[in-house]
Amino acid sequence: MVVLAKPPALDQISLVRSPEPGGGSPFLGVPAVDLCSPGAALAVVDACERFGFFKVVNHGVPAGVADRLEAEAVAFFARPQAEKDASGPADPLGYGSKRIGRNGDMGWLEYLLLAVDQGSAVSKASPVPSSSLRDAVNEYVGAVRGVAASVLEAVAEGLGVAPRDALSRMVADAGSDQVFRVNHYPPCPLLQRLPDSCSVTGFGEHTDPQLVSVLRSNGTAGLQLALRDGRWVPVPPDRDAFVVIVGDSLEVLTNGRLKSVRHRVVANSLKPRVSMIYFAGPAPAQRIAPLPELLGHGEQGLYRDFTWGDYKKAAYRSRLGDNRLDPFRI
Ligand SMILES: C=C1C[C@]23C[C@@]1(O)CC[C@H]2[C@@]12CC[C@H](O)[C@@](C)(C(=O)O1)[C@H]2[C@@H]3C(=O)O
Ligand SMILES: O=C(O)CCC(=O)C(=O)O
Ligand SMILES: [Fe+2]
Repeated sequence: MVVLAKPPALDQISLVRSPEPGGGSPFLGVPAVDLCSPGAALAVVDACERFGFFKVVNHGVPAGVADRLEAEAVAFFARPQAEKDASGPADPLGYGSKRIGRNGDMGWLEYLLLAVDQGSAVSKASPVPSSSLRDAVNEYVGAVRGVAASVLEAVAEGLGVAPRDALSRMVADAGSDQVFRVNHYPPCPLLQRLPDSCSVTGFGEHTDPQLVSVLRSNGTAGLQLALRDGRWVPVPPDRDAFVVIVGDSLEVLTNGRLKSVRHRVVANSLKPRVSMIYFAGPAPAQRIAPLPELLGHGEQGLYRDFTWGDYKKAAYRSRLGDNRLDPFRI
């Protein structure tokens, strides 16, 4: 009999059981949108309605900008543990290892979570380990927030909401709550001793609370998204594209026409995964309520009135996998 001795670090990290060996075959149907192409607005809305995610191709962000940040992040995560701990523990900002949030969620990863200010620079409140990493994050976020703004403009246009910046300005407004995260999932050798139908949780399943998230990863697989029928599918990694994920706030602003999408990351046995995610959130006082254009005559919104500040507070009291919108539904 083979006894699997689990290293203590894994004790509290749940295993994901996939019905298909290896977690299913890569999903080849990820919609790809060139935001500059004619018809982009309708393509974005179609993808968000059908899947809650899509990838942006031909985005114009120079590869060097992402590569430089990735190299800085890899160098930081390779530093001695004590040096990394000096930028933590994440509460919620800063360096975190295995613990996600404040309520007991664990994953096979380490990360840096940083707040971004109006000038798209890392805010003073965020502990950044080095000035070269800070510069690389600032350059990257400056570029990627433009992608998020174009996506939100495409959503407004595709849904017939005027003005075109009705959504994007929520993120551009003074005091908006933009967050940046870089995740490092080290290889997890234990996986080689687990049955094929098991994976180790890198980042547990959840929806993102903001309007949209813009994700870029290195060439290592691991991201999975839940299709509308509940099936989990692996998203093939693509260093040259951004994956856009619809968040809870956009679901509410569109009165449920676009729905946030559950996603998770599973650990890889051999290769490290590095992902960089920009979360486009509004100012704390921003009312999150269905846009009037999206309500038919006399139609009621599906959610009770709340502000981003209310929602964020509730999110930080929740567990990762909770359905955070449920308490806000009428
Ligand atoms: C368990 C948690 C971590 C999280 C805050 C929360 O209480 C629930 C939402 C989580 C999430 C998911 C998307 C982003 O990665 C994140 C930064 C966010 O805004 O909401 C994380 C939060 C976190 O890691 O602190
Ligand atoms: O690391 C990834 O690929 C996704 C992480 C994620 O979903 C998150 O940080 O909210
Ligand atoms: Fe996420």
